[in-house]
Amino acid sequence: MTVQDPILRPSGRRAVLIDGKAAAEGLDQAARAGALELTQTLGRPPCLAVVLAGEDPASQVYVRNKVRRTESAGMISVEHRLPASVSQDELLALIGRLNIDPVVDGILVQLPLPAGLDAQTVVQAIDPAKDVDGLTAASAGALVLGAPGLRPCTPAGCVYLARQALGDLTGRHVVVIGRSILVGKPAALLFLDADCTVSLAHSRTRDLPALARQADILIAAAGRPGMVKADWIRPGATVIDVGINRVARPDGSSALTGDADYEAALDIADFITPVPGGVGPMTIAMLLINTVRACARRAGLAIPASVAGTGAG
Ligand SMILES: Nc1nc2c(c(=O)[nH]1)N[C@@H](CN(C=O)c1ccc(C(=O)N[C@@H](CCC(=O)O)C(=O)O)cc1)CN2
Repeated sequence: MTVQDPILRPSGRRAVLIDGKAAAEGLDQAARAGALELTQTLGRPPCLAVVLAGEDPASQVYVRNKVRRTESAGMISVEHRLPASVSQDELLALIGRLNIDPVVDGILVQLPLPAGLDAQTVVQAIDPAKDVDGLTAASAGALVLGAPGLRPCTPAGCVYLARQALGDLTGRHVVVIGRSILVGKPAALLFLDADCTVSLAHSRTRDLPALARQADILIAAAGRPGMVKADWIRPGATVIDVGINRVARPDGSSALTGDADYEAALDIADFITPVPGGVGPMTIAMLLINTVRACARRAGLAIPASVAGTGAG
């Protein structure tokens, strides 16, 4: 169970924190069991190649965590660090080599890429069978069609956490705020796949607060700290906060904050994901699950039972 103890409010109503860190640990264990099964069958562990171009500090932390968690799940992680000055052709050549390397099951290019590199072109060069980020046109097409495929990690994590809190999602009204390729668009499709009624909203949506107030499940993924105010949230709603914004404190230090006004939301929502410790850790957990899935599919094997029910497509 990864829904934390309830916080009691003066009103007596309770906001419950959805513990993404605990959920991610559970998924890491599922990936570990799946990786072990595949290692025994194939005689080699699943392998993830991670490509990092440039020196963006946050990306370096994420990549380090991806490598660490991949290895502690019993898989091989191959890291390719390139200077910010790498050319698009060099990057495409590396992806070409990884595409044909028989022991590489998953390829991930850490985003954002340094200025001058076109992320779309680079990501679309990845073999869809190895697209553990679920970002190629083939993966997006499979998601639209409801066909089997590798699903984007952060949105898959959002659906997983919503199910943890609410169980069956059928018929729930989900309002997704944000239309990025990484989160908003695929999240809308994944919730649709879970039989939800979905509204995909963005900065140009007319009367966004009124639409947000209709949500049973509100996905805040606009990348704007504190954008979702208390009066955007329907009492009893579930708020899944995808924002990871580093904001400066008056004393010169910095803090991570989400897209929702968290303190105010605690008094209104029934369930909420904290930042940090909510959706963020799920991104890497779903990456591990996708790597196990990609390895099994490439080998023509059944998806290991431990990861089959994780809702990642
Ligand atoms: N190729 C990709 N690039 C990026 C993705 C992605 O899914 N694929 N997502 C983000 C970054 N990201 C993974 O790459 C990521 C973001 C946040 C976390 C996380 O665990 N966050 C923690 C807080 C961490 C901190 O202190 O900074 C949390 O929210 O608790 C993991 C992975 C953009 N790029």
